Order: sequence, then structure tokens, then C-alpha cells
Amino acid sequence: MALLESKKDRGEVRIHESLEELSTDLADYIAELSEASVKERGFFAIALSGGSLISLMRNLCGAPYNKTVDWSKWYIFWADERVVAKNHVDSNYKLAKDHLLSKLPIVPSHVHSINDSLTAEEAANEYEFVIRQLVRTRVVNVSDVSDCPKFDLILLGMGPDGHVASLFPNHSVLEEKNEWVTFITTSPKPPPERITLTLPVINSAANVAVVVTGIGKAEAARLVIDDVEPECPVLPARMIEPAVGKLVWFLDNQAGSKLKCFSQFSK
Ligand SMILES: O=C(O)[C@H](O)[C@@H](O)[C@H](O)[C@H](O)COP(=O)(O)O
Repeated sequence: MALLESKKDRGEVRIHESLEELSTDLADYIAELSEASVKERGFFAIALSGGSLISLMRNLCGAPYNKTVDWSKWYIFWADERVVAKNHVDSNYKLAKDHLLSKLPIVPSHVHSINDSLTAEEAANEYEFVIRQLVRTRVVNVSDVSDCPKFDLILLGMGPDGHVASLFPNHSVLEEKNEWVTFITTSPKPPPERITLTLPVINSAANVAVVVTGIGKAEAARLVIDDVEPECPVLPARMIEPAVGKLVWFLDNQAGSKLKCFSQFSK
């Protein structure tokens, strides 16, 4: 079973012995949040990222979730998207569609992908406009502590450099305080043009989960989760501090291997 640890300010840390165990836990977690959100407000507004996260969500496509989850209430968004055509191999929409969404009975009009015929700047503006319309009708909830949407769940992956969504270390995008959705044209991870939810939006969500696997991310995981020396760099994932929402880290034992709590786990 997973190691569970609650850290002051850094949320709940769940370390799993295998990717299969992580996938099972992640599907359970998402299904529980969906049930609670549909019960409370009639909708489940979830934002996805790209990368390995999508294949780790695979268990949602099978039993018992095909029967127990109210898919008709799901509204899908992207925490970040690469500015490429929707049928391009780099598209986060395509990744999610091919491996997840096409296998789930989600209402097509509830899937809010970016407009791929626009520039990065235009696409970010239009995406923010779309979210604003859905906040107006409360399909997406509104935060009571900020002027931001309150997604029911934002799912993030993390790069070995500590980036989340398209919020990269030492990039001016980290300073964006006013926009809900912004764009970059100089992503260090290809492709260069991307749109992304901003930190204020991520920190206004009801729930944020960060899924991190593999030994190549162990050092970044330590830097963003553990209490570290003040001279350590503050990586983007460390800037996730939901104002009232709940933060959960889903790690495998490789990504978690440098955390202080891991030594107790592996004894
Ligand atoms: O579009 C993207 O590139 C992502 O949304 C990005 O933030 C991703 O989630 C991380 O880079 C982790 O990706 P991996 O899990 O594949 O390492």
C-alpha cells in the first residue's frame, strides 16, 4: 500500500510501490472527487495536463468506474496545451483523446480544448474567455478568496526541472498575476509555443494533484515537497500552494526515493 504523509503546507504525499498501484489509487481519488463534486454542485470541472499522467489515468476506463462515475457531469479542460494542430502528435488534446476521452462516455460539447487555428496569444485569450463564460453559469465554480475560477480538480505532471503545466523555472510566466490563462513562445521543453493556466488559477482550485514518477524526478520531488535549505531554488511545483483547496502528490517509489519520509517507508 501507499505511504501517506501529511506535510504542513505541502499537502498529502502518497508514495506507491508500483505504477499499477499508483494508477489504481489515482483512479479512485478522481472518482471520489467526481462523486463529491457532482453531489455538491452538479458538475465536475477537471483540468488535465499532458505527459505520462494520461496513461496513469487509464484505470478510469474500466470497471467499476464505467458504471459508478456520472460521466455526463464531467467538463474537461487543459491545465496546459501545446500550440499545435489538434491532430498533431504533440497535442495534449490528442493524447488525452486517444488514450482516455475516446474510451469514456463524456459529452463531446463538455470537452473544452483550445482553438488550434489561432496564435498562442489569441488561443490563450480565447481559452480564458471560454472559462469565463462557464464560470458565469457556474459549470466552473468561482473562488471565494480570489478573482479566479475554482476548478474541482487540476491534474498536473512535473518535469525533472520542477515545471508544472507550462510554468517553467525562471520564466516570467511564473509572475503572471492577472490573467487566468497565459501563453509562452519560449518553452524549454518542445514544442516552444504553449498556453497554460496561471499560478493564481492553480492555487484557487478545490483540489490539485501532482503525479510524479521515475528516478529522474527524485531530486526535483525532494526540492518541491521536503523542508529544504533556504538556499535551494524555488521550483515552479513548490509554488503550488492552494489557498483553500487540497494538494495531493502521487509518487512512485523512485520519484519518492529522496524524500525524508521515504527512509521510514523502505525500512
Ligand atoms: O504539455 C506538457 O508538456 C505538460 O503538461 C507538462 O507539464 C507535463 O505534465 C510534464 O512535463 C510532465 O511530463 P511527463 O510526466 O511526461 O514527464
